[in-house]
Amino acid sequence: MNILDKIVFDKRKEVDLKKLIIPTSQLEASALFERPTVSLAKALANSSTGIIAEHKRRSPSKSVINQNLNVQDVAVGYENAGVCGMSVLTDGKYFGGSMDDLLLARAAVSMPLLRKEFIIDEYQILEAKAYGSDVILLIAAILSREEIKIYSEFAKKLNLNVLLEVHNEEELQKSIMPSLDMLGVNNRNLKTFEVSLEISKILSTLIPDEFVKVSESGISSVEAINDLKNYGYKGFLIGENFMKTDNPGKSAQQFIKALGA
Ligand SMILES: O=P(O)(O)OC[C@@H](O)[C@@H](O)c1c[nH]c2ccccc12
Repeated sequence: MNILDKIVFDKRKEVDLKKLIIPTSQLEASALFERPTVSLAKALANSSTGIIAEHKRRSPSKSVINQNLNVQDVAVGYENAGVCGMSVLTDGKYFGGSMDDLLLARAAVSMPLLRKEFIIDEYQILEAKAYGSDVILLIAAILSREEIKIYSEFAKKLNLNVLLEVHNEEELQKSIMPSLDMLGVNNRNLKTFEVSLEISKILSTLIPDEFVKVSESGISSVEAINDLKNYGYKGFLIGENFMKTDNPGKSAQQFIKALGA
C-alpha cells in the first residue's frame, strides 16, 4: 500500500465511526449550517496576489512542520496579511489537524475557509459545512468520475465551493465537469511526495478557461508565482513555507508585499 492508500483506508474507518457518534441530522442542526458561505473562487478571480495560506502542523512527507502555534493566531495573521483564503488541514492521524481547528479558525476570521481533507463520503461534506467551511477539496487520485460528480453536486447544493485536485493528465481528463469551481494542480505526487512545479505548467493548457486555476504545494518564492501566473494560475496554495516560521501571518504578509501586487 502506498501512503495515499493507507490514508484512505484509515479514513473510511474514521468516517464510519464518526457517523455512529454524530448523526447527519445533528450536523444539519448545527448553527453554522445556516451560515451564508463566501466564495474562494470569486476572491481569487478578483485578486492580484491569489494566496491561499494553509494551516499544517505536520505531514507524512515532512513530519513535524510546526506544533507550537495557535490556529486562531495563525488564521488572524493570515487574514491580516491579506490572503484570499485559508486552508485548514482537518486530518488528525497524518497531518495533526482536527475539526476543532476548522471551527476555531471560523470563529476567528471571516475570509473563505477550505476544509483540507481526504473526502471519500458525503458525510464529510456535511461536516465541513457544519464546522464553518466555505470550500471543500476533492482529490481525483482517490475518487472515480462518478464520485466526483456526486460529491461536487452535493457540495454545490450546500453552497460550498469545490476545489478539485489533480496531479496528472488522466486525473484531469476524468474530472472536468461543470459542478467544479476551481481546478488545482498538486505539484506534489501524494504517492511518492516528489515535488515539481513543472506539473502545473504542463497541465495548465489542458484546463478549460471557465475554471479558476490553482497551483498547490512546493511554492516558496515570489518568482515561482510570477512564473505560474504566465500559465494562467490565479490561486497559489502555500503551507510549509509559512508554517515553518514562528509567525506564519507575518511571513505571509512579507511574501505578499514582495509580490508587489
Ligand atoms: O506545504 P506546501 O508544500 O506549500 O503544500 C500545501 C498544500 O498544497 C498541501 O498541503 C496539499 C495539497 N494537496 C493536499 C491534499 C492533502 C493534504 C495536503 C495537501
